[in-house]
Amino acid sequence: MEQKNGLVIKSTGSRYTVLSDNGEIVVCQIRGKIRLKGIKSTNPVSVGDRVVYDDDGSNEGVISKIEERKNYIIRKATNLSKESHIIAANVDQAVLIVTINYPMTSRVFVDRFIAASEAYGIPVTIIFNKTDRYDAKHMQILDDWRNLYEGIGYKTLAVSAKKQADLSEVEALLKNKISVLSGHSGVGKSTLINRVEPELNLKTAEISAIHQSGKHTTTFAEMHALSFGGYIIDTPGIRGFGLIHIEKEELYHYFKEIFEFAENCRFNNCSHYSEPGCSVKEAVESGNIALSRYESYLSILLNRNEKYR
Ligand SMILES: Nc1nc2c(ncn2[C@@H]2O[C@H](COP(=O)(O)OP(=O)(O)OP(=O)(O)O)[C@@H](O)[C@H]2O)c(=O)[nH]1
Ligand SMILES: [Zn+2]
Repeated sequence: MEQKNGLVIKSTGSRYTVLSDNGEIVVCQIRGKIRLKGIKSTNPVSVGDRVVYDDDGSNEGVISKIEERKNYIIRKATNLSKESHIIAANVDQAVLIVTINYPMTSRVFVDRFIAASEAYGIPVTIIFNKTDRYDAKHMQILDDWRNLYEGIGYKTLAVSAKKQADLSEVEALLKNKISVLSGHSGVGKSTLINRVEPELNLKTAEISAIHQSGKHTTTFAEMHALSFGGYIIDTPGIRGFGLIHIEKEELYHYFKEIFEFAENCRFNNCSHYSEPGCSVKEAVESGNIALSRYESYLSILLNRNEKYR
């Protein structure tokens, strides 16, 4: 019996496909209890986990240890599903595909996604797609959005997955990283992946089919290896980070620029909503915090946008 280290690249609920550090693909099971401390979920192991497994030379390995995670995306228990579920672990970056039009991505959706990524401790990049379809007015909005998010400290790209000949900046972004890809339906996620990695074509369709059937949504997850290095995770439940629950008292921590101004607030437990003399509200009035970001903050704080998922 040999102990080996590897990366979980696929999970079907009871079986885990592990890529060992010396390049072997082994299907593994779990025996016994090997949960990480403090995390309760239906699945002890998820894609992105680094694991130790016992290899006795047969076709099947047995996972005996999960390494500490640097972060993980979890779907918290709801009325429908009683237990939490870990969707992905050790994610290097979240890439949000946004379109100014065809379809229009709402700002609250963008800001909610960013806040969720901040809560998970995952860096975000925004890719604006379909620039080939934008008129002058859309281009102006694109400029405004890019300036806003770059100003706060987020990397942005603007591309046309369909018309742009050279998409090497997207490739460079994804190279050697574990990325989750998100965005509204129809913004061009599949188109963009297929452009930088044509090999994935079939698999992307497969995932979509499972996504649509809604059948295996709770258990199936897969990371797609990129030929130039790195992985893409595109699984049901991750596309909009829709179901993340953020404690309302902590929400302002995840709006970076709001958090900065909140430090000067007179009140320790200020919600930055109705308190008089709140330094966040003053920063919004003086234009130091963008109104749209503040509106998103309030919208999430006051539960106005449960529809935006
Ligand atoms: N004009 C234009 N059309 C694009 C571009 N990127 C994608 N499309 C089109 O937009 C439509 C949706 O693209 P998809 O790649 O299927 O979008 P998706 O985000 O994967 O959608 P879901 O699978 O529903 O989540 C398709 O008709 C694409 O051809 C682009 O850069 N420009
Ligand atoms: Zn305040």
